[in-house]
Amino acid sequence: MAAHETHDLDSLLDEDVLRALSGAGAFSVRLPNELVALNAEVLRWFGLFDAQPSERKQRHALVPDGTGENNGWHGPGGLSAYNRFRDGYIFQASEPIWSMLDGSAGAEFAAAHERWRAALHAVGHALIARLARALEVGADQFGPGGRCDIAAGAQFHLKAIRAAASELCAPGATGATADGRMMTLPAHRDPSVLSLVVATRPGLQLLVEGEGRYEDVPRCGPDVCTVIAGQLLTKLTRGLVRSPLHRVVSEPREAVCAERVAATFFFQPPLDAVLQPLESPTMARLARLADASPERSARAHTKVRAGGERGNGKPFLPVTYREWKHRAYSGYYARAAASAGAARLDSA
Ligand SMILES: O=C(O)CCC(=O)C(=O)O
Ligand SMILES: [Fe+2]
Repeated sequence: MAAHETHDLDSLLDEDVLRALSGAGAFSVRLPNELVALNAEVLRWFGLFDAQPSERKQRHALVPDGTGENNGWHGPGGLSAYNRFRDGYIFQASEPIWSMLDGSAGAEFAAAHERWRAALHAVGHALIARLARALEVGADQFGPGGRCDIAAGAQFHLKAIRAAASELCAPGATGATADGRMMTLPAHRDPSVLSLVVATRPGLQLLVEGEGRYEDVPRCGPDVCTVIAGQLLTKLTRGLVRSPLHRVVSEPREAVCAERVAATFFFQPPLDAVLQPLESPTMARLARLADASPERSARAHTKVRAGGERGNGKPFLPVTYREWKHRAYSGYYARAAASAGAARLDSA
């Protein structure tokens, strides 16, 4: 299995993106100074929001409506089981960011997040354009205003992971890793085209396929961003791109595990985009390569990967993103609807 690569965003080549995403399914990029500054700024705003008492945060609570498209804050355990140890806020690509702090700070909070979101959308567009060029499948479809514009249905999450050590280590607690750390975000694949993660502390791990073990993503901080391929990209490329299983682990300290903040962008197309496998002579050549030399080809893994046409034998027929999302999120919808019901009962 290919090792996790780290590149400079400015000098990343089309082939680098193809190699990394069809190998490990993820890689990290060192960011230019202006992006580092925007990350640091938005993490500082998150800290200011986060430091408020939870009654204040509650005023900005999201109201789940079952569509999976939410804006606003949720407390620990909100929305889905994935948030057992996480709280923070979510915004959709097309929605204005709320002024979530009192006074003039509210407007600055919103403006800083909007600048940051625009800059990260540009990074997502640049990355998918590189992959599309390497596959010769036409980059414009994924770009701004394209029929499969990956920022059109995007959302970002800014969330803190924290847990009392007593809860992590309670008798019967599941999720201890071999080295004594605890799983604070269970293993999953992202239901996105691409995801970008900026995290303040280590803890993100990727499954090393074929070896059954997880490996730490080597770098974190506002100067680096981890790029993870999502299940949609695996589908669109018929399994040439891998969407790796990943999780987050935390070290229990004396009383609480060290708090970790992560900003995650999930890039997703517009709801009415028709998704179908990408076709090109290059795609066909790479597929033949993968099929012909499973042991030697770096892309041999694609044959056994879940989620692609090669992976599970199920053809990926044209489908709208709306339909795909509905299926992918169905379990999530049920949990979101249940928590919405509870919130309404509480406030009645
Ligand atoms: O917190 C992280 O590093 C990753 C978060 C993640 O994988 C997710 O929210 O899907
Ligand atoms: Fe994820």
